[in-house]
Parts: sequence; structure tokens; C-alpha cells
Amino acid sequence: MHYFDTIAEMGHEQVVFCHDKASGYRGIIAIHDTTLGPALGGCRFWNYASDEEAVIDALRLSRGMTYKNAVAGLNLGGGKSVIIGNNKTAQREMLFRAHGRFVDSLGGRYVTAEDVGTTVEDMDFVHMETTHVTGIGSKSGDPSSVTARGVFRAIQASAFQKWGSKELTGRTVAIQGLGHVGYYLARELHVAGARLLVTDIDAGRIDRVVQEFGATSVALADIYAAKADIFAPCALGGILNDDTIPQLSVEIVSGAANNQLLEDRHGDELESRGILYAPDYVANAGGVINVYSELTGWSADRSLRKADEIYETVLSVFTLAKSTGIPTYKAADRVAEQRIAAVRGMMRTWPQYPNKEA
Ligand SMILES: NC(=O)c1ccc[n+]([C@@H]2O[C@H](COP(=O)([O-])OP(=O)(O)OC[C@H]3O[C@@H](n4cnc5c(N)ncnc54)[C@H](O)[C@@H]3O)[C@@H](O)[C@H]2O)c1
Repeated sequence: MHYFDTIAEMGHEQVVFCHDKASGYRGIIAIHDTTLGPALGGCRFWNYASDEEAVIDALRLSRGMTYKNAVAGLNLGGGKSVIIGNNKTAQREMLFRAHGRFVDSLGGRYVTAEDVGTTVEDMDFVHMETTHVTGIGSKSGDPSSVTARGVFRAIQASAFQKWGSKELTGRTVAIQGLGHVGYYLARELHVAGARLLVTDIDAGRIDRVVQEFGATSVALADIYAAKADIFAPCALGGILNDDTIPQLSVEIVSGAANNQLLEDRHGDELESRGILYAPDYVANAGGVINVYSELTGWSADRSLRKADEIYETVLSVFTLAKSTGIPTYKAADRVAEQRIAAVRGMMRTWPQYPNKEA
């Protein structure tokens, strides 16, 4: 792998390889773009098959965070870190303190958080060494209700775009996955008067939503072909693919799951079938909005109001897609790029770098 060619092509500013002999820590911190603010993104702890696989993951995920943070209207750039190793290890304090020291050495250019393989307790260890960490035990807590609010607003925006009204009374929504986000989303949709068809691999989670919100349970494999108006994927990535898309009878796909499109071409496929797709990272930005509240000191109410703005953001993505004749997943990237370019332009005309003491 030609590292400099790759990061130049992907637009990264900085990639740091970190090693701590005492703890055995091997980490990579990738900072993609800090035009909008410090690069924020979680720390993934994973037993990568090779160092190259770890680098690619860090580069790909950090770039994704630039787009997600930009579209959400936050003053945050994109970054991500990975720790190479067995994420089930019980020896965590020294690993995560080492991570915290390397994060601290970047002076705030990168802010870390939880991700796959890491926990609130791990971030508490990181916090012993640096303040550039979010998601610690004493702060913003579980983001799922804020994420669900954002997804709900994305569904309303999609309904407005498709049917001329954001009203969901009488509409049927098929929800895949009733975990942290899926449960709260089901509640929001129930309150809005929608009918719910639901599935999960966990029968207890289905029962709760059936009992509390009058949902109808559907077999796992039947959720794609369910007779519904809207499909809300809230479980796994890659579920919009060659097998599932032909089964869909819905007019809208809008949910919380990350990386819903198996490949970009599946976004084109939805478009050609007339199915409106609310891009996943726009719809599920409530999670990062919740993290941002830790940095800004926002109240829970303020975070929810910011998540409410996802309605307007999703509409602006649809408007751009329509006016330029591109699929919505590409339009989302353009909205992010436009915001970054606008802020970069403003910096050039400003007498001094924003937020820096003279
Ligand atoms: N939690 C957040 O704030 C947040 C923020 C942004 C994105 N997301 C994304 O949203 C999705 C859901 O997140 P979560 O926090 O609710 O996770 P979760 O683990 O709490 O819930 C996922 C649910 O999906 C179910 N599930 C797993 N495989 C399934 C399958 N094949 N069919 C049906 N159900 C299945 C699980 O049993 C579980 O109930 C994930 O893709 C996550 O990355 C979450």
C-alpha cells in the first residue's frame, strides 16, 4: 500500500502510528479533515488480520466522520482511531491510558469516543490521561433516544418529499431491529399514529414493542417484502443489496443502521425503482449530536432540538438530488462538501483564525 498516495487521494491530513511497549498498545489515529473543527470519531478495538486492514479501516471510517459531522451542521471535523488486538481482553486500563496519552499528544486535533469493541469504562481510562474524550460515564450517556428522534425526523422529511405531507397517521412502517434505537423509534412512530410491522432476532424485544405500541410481529426474512409504506433498517449494515431490494414494496427507506447500502450501486438501484432513500449517515446523526453536546455543554433538550433539524437537512439533500439529477446518497456527500468548502472560504477572508485567542 502506498500510504502517502492513498491519504492524498482520500484527503487525509494526518495519520499517526502509535506504539506503547509497556502495555502492548498498537494504535492508529487518522485525522481526515479539521476544516470545521476538531476531528471527532470513535475508537475501534479489533483483531485486524493485518496492519494494512487496520489502516484502511481507520482511513475509511475517519473520512466517513468528516461527512457525517459536516452534514449534521456540527463544528467538528472527521477522525477515527483503531486499536489492534483482542477486544475481549481483561487488561484494559494500561491500553486505554496509552491511547489517552497519544490522543492528548495531538493537542485536541482529535477527540476520541466509544466504538465497536470499546466501552464507557474504557473511555474513563482514556479520560485519566486526556480531556479530549467523549462518552465517559459521567457525561451525555446513551445517545439512542436522540438518534431515534433524528431518524423519525428523517422519515417525516421523506414522507413530505414523497407524499407532500409529513403526516404519518395510517402509514405503515416496517422496522428491522428493536434494540436501543429501534425501540425509541417505534415509540415515536406509534405516538405519530403509524402502524408498525416489526422484527428482531430477540423475541423479548419484539414482545415489548407488540405490547407497548400495538406492533405486529413479522418473521425475520419477511421484513423486506412486508406490505408497508416505509422500511426502517435499525439493525445491520449492508441490508440494501441484490437480494433484498427486489423484495421491497415500500416507497421510502429511512432508518438508523450504519452503511445500509452494501455497495454504492444499490443506492442507484433504489433510485431507479422510485424508492426514496434517506442517506443513513444523515438520518442517524443524532448519535454524534449527542456526543457534541458533551463538548458544548448542551442540555438534553438542546440536543433533541438539534436532532429535529435533521428534517430540514434531509429535505436539503433531496432538493439537491432532484435539482442535479443525482441519487440521494451522492447528494448527501455533496451537501457535506459544500459546507466544508464554504467554511474553508470564510476562513480565508476572516482577519484571524476563528476561536483562537489573539
Ligand atoms: N445507538 C445509536 O445512537 C446509533 C447511532 C448511529 C447509528 N446507529 C446504528 O443503528 C443500528 C442500531 O443501533 P442500536 O444502538 O439500536 O443497536 P442494538 O444492538 O441496541 O440493536 C440492534 C438490534 O438489532 C437486532 N438484530 C440483529 N440482527 C438482526 C437481524 N438479522 N434481523 C433483525 N434484527 C436483528 C438485535 O437483536 C438488536 O435488538 C446500528 O447499525 C448502529 O450502528 C446507532
